[in-house]
Amino acid sequence: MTAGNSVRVVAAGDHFVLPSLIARAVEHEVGRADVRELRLGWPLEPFGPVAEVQEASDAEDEMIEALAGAQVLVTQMGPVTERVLAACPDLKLVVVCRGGPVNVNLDAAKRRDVRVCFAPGRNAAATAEFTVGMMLAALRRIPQAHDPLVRQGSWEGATYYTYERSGLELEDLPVGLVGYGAVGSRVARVLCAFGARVMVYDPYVHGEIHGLRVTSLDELLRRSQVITLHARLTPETRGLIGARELGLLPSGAVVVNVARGPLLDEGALCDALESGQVSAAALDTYEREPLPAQSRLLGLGDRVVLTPHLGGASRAVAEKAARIAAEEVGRWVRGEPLAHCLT
Ligand SMILES: NC(=O)C1=CN([C@@H]2O[C@H](COP(=O)(O)OP(=O)(O)OC[C@H]3O[C@@H](n4cnc5c(N)ncnc54)[C@H](O)[C@@H]3O)[C@@H](O)[C@H]2O)C=CC1
Ligand SMILES: O=C(O)C(=O)COP(=O)(O)O
Repeated sequence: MTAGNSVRVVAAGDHFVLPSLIARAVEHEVGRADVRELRLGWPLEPFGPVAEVQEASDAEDEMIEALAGAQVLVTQMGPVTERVLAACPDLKLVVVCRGGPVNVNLDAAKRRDVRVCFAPGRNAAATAEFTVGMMLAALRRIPQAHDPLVRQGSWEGATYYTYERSGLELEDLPVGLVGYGAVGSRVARVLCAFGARVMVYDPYVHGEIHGLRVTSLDELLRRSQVITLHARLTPETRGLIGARELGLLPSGAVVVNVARGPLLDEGALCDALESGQVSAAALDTYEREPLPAQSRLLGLGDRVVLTPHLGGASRAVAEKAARIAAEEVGRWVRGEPLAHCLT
């Protein structure tokens, strides 16, 4: 941008990222910023890709109107489609406050020389902590004990927690991590603190990592009493864990998925839960979201702990996202190399 001018920024928060937080972070970072806060007033599928945004939608119209004259857009889910980019020739930088700029048409942005950045890792701590919570919930049957036993004035804990039902502790337990990125590496750190025997499979991570055992997927599956998935969903990882893979686990293993539903063949998981090959599953993400009412998972009683895709949602995430995005805007304003730019 031209030195001396004030940069015009639209801070478009929605769902989870607050426009006021973005605006404050950008003003703090840049100083000479004219920030317009925009609370997007339309519901979008929470983590849906841009393909799910209807062309010529109200959302696009709202974006186009708000972006008039702006050079920078900071957004979480606002659709930055071909039409929006064509209608906003002043726009030079788009920063998406999430793990990937899935709501931006990257090809269209490249053609117009618009830089597109994102905010990796903003929810890694939240997701890692939630994962360990889900693991403990499944291993120790915490949700099952909560309501029926105490809230209803009953004290059947002694009979509920028989030897067979009392569950496993993490200390000394072999736990396999599939994926060792921002979330997986944090989960590993916490599990090590519990004394779990942590193994890792990640084809893009080589050599010894932090003293952890790195294995092939099959070896990890054969040895793990618990597996937890932390790969990104790509064509390569879709269906990574199916019937064959679940069959390699020791009988009665536990499966945790706080990553993406389609990493796991849900039908095969239900079969494995029904047969006892898998004794429990803790899931935050599903093949289809929201989970359909006829999902087999809902018929599996207390063998499953199910949460509605909220592993990455903590209060701190909105602030971290705003800060990471604002730092990127600051680099752009100062003409420095951008940290997480895809165009
Ligand atoms: N439930 C929730 O609310 C949230 C879910 N997530 C999901 O958690 C997962 C992990 O996120 P991050 O750690 O931020 O991603 P990341 O990109 O930092 O790490 C992903 C890791 O997966 C590895 N990987 C790639 N192909 C693989 C394969 N074939 N097998 C095993 N590993 C493979 C990569 O090398 C990388 O180390 C993603 O699926 C993400 O979408 C992230 C945040 C919140
Ligand atoms: O990954 C999730 O599930 C989230 O909570 C947010 O996703 P994102 O990293 O913003 O694409």
